[in-house]
Amino acid sequence: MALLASSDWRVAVAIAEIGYANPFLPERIELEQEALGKSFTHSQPFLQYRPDCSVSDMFPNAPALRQRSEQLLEKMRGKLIAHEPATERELEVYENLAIYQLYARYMSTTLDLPAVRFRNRPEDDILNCYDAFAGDYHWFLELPEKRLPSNLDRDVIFAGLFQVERAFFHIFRHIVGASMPAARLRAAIWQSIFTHDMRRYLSALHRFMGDIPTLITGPSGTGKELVAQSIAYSRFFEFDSKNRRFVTNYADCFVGLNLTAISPTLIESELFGHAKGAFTDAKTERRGYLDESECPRWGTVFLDEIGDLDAQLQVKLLRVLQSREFQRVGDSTPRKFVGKIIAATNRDLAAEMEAGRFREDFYYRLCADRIETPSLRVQLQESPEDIANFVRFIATRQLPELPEEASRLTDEVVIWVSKNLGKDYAWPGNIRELEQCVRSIMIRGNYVPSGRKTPTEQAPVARFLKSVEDGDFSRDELLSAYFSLVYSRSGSYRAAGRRLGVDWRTVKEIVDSDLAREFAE
Ligand SMILES: Nc1ncnc2c1ncn2[C@@H]1O[C@H](COP(=O)(O)OP(=O)(O)OP(=O)(O)O)[C@@H](O)[C@H]1O
Repeated sequence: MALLASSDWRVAVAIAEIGYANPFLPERIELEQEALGKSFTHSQPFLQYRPDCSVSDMFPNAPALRQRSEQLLEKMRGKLIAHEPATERELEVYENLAIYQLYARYMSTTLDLPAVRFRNRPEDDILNCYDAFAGDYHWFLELPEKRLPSNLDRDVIFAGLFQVERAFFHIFRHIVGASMPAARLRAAIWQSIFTHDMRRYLSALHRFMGDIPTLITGPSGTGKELVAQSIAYSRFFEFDSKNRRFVTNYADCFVGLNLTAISPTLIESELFGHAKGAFTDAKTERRGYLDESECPRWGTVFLDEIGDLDAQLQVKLLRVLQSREFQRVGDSTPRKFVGKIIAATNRDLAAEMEAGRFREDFYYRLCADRIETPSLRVQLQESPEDIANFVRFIATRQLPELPEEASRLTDEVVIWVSKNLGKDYAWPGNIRELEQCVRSIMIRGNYVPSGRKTPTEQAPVARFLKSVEDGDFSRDELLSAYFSLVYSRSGSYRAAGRRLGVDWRTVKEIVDSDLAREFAE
């Protein structure tokens, strides 16, 4: 006899999958639909943060899934306790359902995580939920005379649940965008943290993920540093259940270094440290960012602009990636780097390797886990209305205490951009440029892209075309501007008359000679 009837079993399998699925891919929503059938509420094709929506609008199916998983779990547990026989697959689904249920019970739904959740102080109520959690763990996962397939350790699950919560917060709240490239970026970050197999991650891999560097590539201003922070802040931190603390305060585990902002000699001593007297200014010894005291096991060093790194330093860093060893400048003692490296560049590394500026062996040590950030243009091509989402996100961050002002600013910017830059504007500076645009419109009511002229300074032909597009001309103005344009291109009233199919005297009468001169320049 099976533990569940076939209709319940299908639901249990789907919910068990949800617990381990990548939450940012459309498959996750499909699983929710499969689990809830007719009671499923349609909202978005994939999960995305919408500052204008409530939590319950963004996750409309969460309460029903939690309730359903609880019912199924209790049903299965009752039979297992009564020693009814169960297959390995049934035990696996039961275990996964239990983990889903724990997650649903203990994950914060406020989406305001860092403020309340991660001060990491034993007196914070939030960590005291460990006792309740331990009670639930015992109830669901420590069954008398039954060993569950992956038999995950209680503290690992607790730490894992908090890690999922942190990762979800950092990806969901910070990486905005309703296009498929934005969804794929969120999913790729999730995978970089948890791999594609969450079960294997929780049972074994979480201890080793720091050994694998991550390489983030993409155009400037597309969020490479943001992605690096999301990964670093979402790493697995062990939970010390005796002292009710995580091993670290998560805000202390990220160090970013822009390699183009420091000279090669300084980079070396910043990264590796130096001995006293190693060079003229080395009055005392100094620990580098790779030192264990600066970057412990759960820490991350972010190397921005890795494509610009000097060849000698590439060799030294390659050694760190290969053997985790380094030496301070002026000191031969071998030291160990124990944290994680994330590197980023906006250069085309294939071209850099071809030109001999970037070492192949260094590249291949970096590229196993690679994430590409999409340009704003690519995102807007697929989802033009996303400009409003990005602007709303930026305006809300700019005016956090003033939601109505932020909303007004959003409308103002969206209208301004559509009128003055148009939907084909390429946003060469990507989201960073859009941020400048929002601020500039807030301050000056206007934004001038670098290398571009303001609308009033635009080339006369572009201004003419824009006015046509906006429908700004009266009939006579349009006629005069168009006659002036044709006259400026034809060189004489007679030639313009032939082109326009009117007498040359009519052309002369209608042409605005100042405008014709501007068109001719
Ligand atoms: N997908 C995104 N969602 C929300 N904000 C974003 C996104 N991408 C970038 N930003 C914002 O744009 C700004 C620039 O991002 P960031 O510095 O991470 O870009 P970058 O790719 O590292 O740039 P560079 O190559 O110049 O170092 C930041 O303020 C960041 O918060």
